[in-house]
Amino acid sequence: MSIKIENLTYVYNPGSPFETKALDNVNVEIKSGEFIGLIGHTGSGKSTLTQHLNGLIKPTSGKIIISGTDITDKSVKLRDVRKKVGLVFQYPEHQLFEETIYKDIAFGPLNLGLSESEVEERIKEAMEFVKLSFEELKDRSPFELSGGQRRRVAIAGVFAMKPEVLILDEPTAGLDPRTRDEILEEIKMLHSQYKNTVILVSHSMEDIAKLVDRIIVMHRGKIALLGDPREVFQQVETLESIGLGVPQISYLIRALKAKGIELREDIFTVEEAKEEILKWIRSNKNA
Ligand SMILES: Nc1ncnc2c1ncn2[C@@H]1O[C@H](COP(=O)(O)OP(=O)(O)OP(=O)(O)O)[C@@H](O)[C@H]1O
Repeated sequence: MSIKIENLTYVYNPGSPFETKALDNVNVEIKSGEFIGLIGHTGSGKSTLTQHLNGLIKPTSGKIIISGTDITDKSVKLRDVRKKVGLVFQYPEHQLFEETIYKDIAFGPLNLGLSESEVEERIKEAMEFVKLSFEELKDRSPFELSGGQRRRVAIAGVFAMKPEVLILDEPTAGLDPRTRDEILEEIKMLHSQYKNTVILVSHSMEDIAKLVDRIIVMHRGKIALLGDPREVFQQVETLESIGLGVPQISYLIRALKAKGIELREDIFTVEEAKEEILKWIRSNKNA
């Protein structure tokens, strides 16, 4: 599903002393099947933007057109929007409430009106995606699990709805590095398999650099940068001026350049850097 955001502005508490313009005339188009990384400092407007996409927040002004339908239009039923646009909130495990993992994951698919057997299939598939054993865990309480496993149950609940647009707001916040990498990999696999449109909100450039087609950088309610990761990471000055670092590897490439070692500047993974450095060593040995 494609998403077109037109002149989107949102003001919290308008007219009060606490008035905050969280989004300021945002315009962006996301193609169907794109994997987008949404990045920005705390308070830059990321959550406010994503919450507009499933109708949780109504714009102060502007439009959100999903697959040709303006979801801000009064005639559009939000129930229908939420069937297609799945949102994984920050710390989603805080919203687990059923007594078993099965029931928790079943909640969304049951609301879609699927039969019991279809729901069970969806649960099995979603649990497989997030690497939780269906047989071992289905009847256990989510509260007996570790923090990382609870996060996986919460994510599986949204995966099980097979949303055409999947939005994940900081899905790896507060997790250990290994669980973080695994969950990001699972999201990537889901996207490769279903070709759904994915928007992944993150504070971390490193986390999203390897995964996404394009990055949107937000700053003070506006889009500060938009492009593929290579384009965005080359804007080191702009990123630093808004308080966001580039991946550590970009700094290494710059430091090597200062020492006369010229490598491609659009490298942002350790693997690519290793390859380029080895190439440079080989060509300089032969020189
Ligand atoms: N419920 C609210 N009431 C009033 N102001 C709010 C509310 N939620 C967010 N804001 C303000 O709106 C602005 C954007 O906040 P938002 O939560 O969208 O940013 P964010 O980029 O998602 O931040 P974080 O990375 O910390 O989640 C901030 O100035 C924030 O203080």
